[in-house]
Amino acid sequence: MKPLRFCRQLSGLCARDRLVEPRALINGQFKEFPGFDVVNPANQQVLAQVSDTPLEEVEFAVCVAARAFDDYRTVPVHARARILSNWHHLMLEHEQDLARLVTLENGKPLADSLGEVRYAASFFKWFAEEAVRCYGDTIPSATPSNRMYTQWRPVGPVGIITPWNFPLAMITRKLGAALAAGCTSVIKPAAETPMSAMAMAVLGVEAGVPDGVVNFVPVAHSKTAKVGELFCKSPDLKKVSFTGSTRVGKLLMEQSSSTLKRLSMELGGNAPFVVFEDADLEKAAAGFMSCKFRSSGQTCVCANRIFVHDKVYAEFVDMVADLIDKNTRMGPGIDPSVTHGPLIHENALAKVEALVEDAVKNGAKVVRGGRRRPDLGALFYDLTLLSEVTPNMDIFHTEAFGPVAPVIRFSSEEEVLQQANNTEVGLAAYFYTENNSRAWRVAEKLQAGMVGVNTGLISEAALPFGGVGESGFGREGSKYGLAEYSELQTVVVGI
Ligand SMILES: NC(=O)c1ccc[n+]([C@@H]2O[C@H](COP(=O)([O-])OP(=O)(O)OC[C@H]3O[C@@H](n4cnc5c(N)ncnc54)[C@H](O)[C@@H]3O)[C@@H](O)[C@H]2O)c1
Ligand SMILES: O=CCCC(=O)O
Repeated sequence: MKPLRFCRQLSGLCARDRLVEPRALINGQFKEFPGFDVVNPANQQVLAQVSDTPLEEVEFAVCVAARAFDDYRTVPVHARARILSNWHHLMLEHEQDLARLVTLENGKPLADSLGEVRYAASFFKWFAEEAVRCYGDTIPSATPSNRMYTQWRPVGPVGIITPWNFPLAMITRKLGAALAAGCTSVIKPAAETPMSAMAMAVLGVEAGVPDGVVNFVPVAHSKTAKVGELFCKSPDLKKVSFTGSTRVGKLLMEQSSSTLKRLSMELGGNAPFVVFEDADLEKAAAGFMSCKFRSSGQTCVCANRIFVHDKVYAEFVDMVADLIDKNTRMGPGIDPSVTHGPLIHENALAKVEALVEDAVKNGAKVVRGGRRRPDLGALFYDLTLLSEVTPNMDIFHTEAFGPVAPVIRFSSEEEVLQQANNTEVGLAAYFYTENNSRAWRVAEKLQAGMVGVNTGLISEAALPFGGVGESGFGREGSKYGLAEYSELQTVVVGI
């Protein structure tokens, strides 16, 4: 077997080179297999080769997680909390190295990557604290000689599948809850971003995760669907937790029917961002910039359709154009002065390009951007502001997952609510108003799992994260997150 290789960008990346780990982690052992290429989206150079875990080894990892569950389920919650707390501290201790890895393989700017490392680590802290508070109930029984109580039991071994856009945080949001609840796991990170995941694996071993309790199995794109099927159909895994597209979420749900598996589905979004005529426009424009363009538009809670009241439409569009001109700089994320990086791959870029072309063909106006930036690299697309967008355009109905902001006019609250809710995927929604009763009223009427009122940034560990409709089900983080990895057991005692 040829040894796995790294490019120069990775050597010397970390104070301790072993954070750059190309091997799978199964049963506490790092195992090397022939590798697949991980590419830097900023320049298309191969960063490293990472082990492409063979399917029989993925199956083995599932068996290992099932076997480890017998012991791990009995580990006292305080000990589980200590492991999570150690892992949290180790992530913060290595935050600069982790951030560089995220930037190199995902493309997001260093400041955003550092924010992600801290956000990701916060889920371990949160669930270390939640682990020791998973209370049950005592219930009065109708039978005088019976006593009843409930307790939370771990679901069992869990299969975890995560996307590339938050290569650390989408893992920790699931894994933190799973470990706290007493579940073991097998994690398949996205093929675009396995290096960040494997760096976490290294820190997990150091944090004291017992052998076999957390297994990481990176695989190349070509094997991804097979691993998904294996997870869903395995009788040993009692739950699959997935973050990614609605298309793949539906497929996994179908495949899980034979085992009636517990599922958590964090899927696509199509967030409305509404600016009412009574909004504080400066606040709205600033909130919009981070809500829409964070990670070059590649977050599931990014604003996707921007509704602006007729009376403030022109002013708001001008303000945003001005902020794009003055406050943004596109380029390779590893340059600390860069605010916006490339898209993840050519498909993502082609999708954005097609949406812009369709909108322009149907009457939208390009206020800023609207083109590729080959001068910066093959995967760069300008931050793009489109005005006069209407519901007959593809972009109105499609999650762009890229740096394009379609701005739509509206003239009444009733009309905008109808349009904002005109989507199958209700993940996040945002609106700006200075009218207090409107704030309460509109928040209640928006069909979305999460609503931001006068803010464009909502994410934190304490937030119950999740959507409605085809955006999936289940809530991650928050005081509800632990229940997703637990079963409520009732005990009846005859006395
Ligand atoms: N709701 C959330 O919390 C959330 C968070 C991040 C991203 N997302 C969504 O994810 C999408 C963007 O990510 P993407 O395009 O990489 O999603 P994707 O569904 O293509 O990929 C996500 C993960 O699923 C894996 N995968 C792909 N096909 C699979 C299959 N057939 N079986 C099993 N696994 C498979 C990928 O390797 C990756 O690990 C967007 O729709 C975005 O809104 C949602
Ligand atoms: O992209 C999805 C997750 C984004 C977040 O947690 O804020």
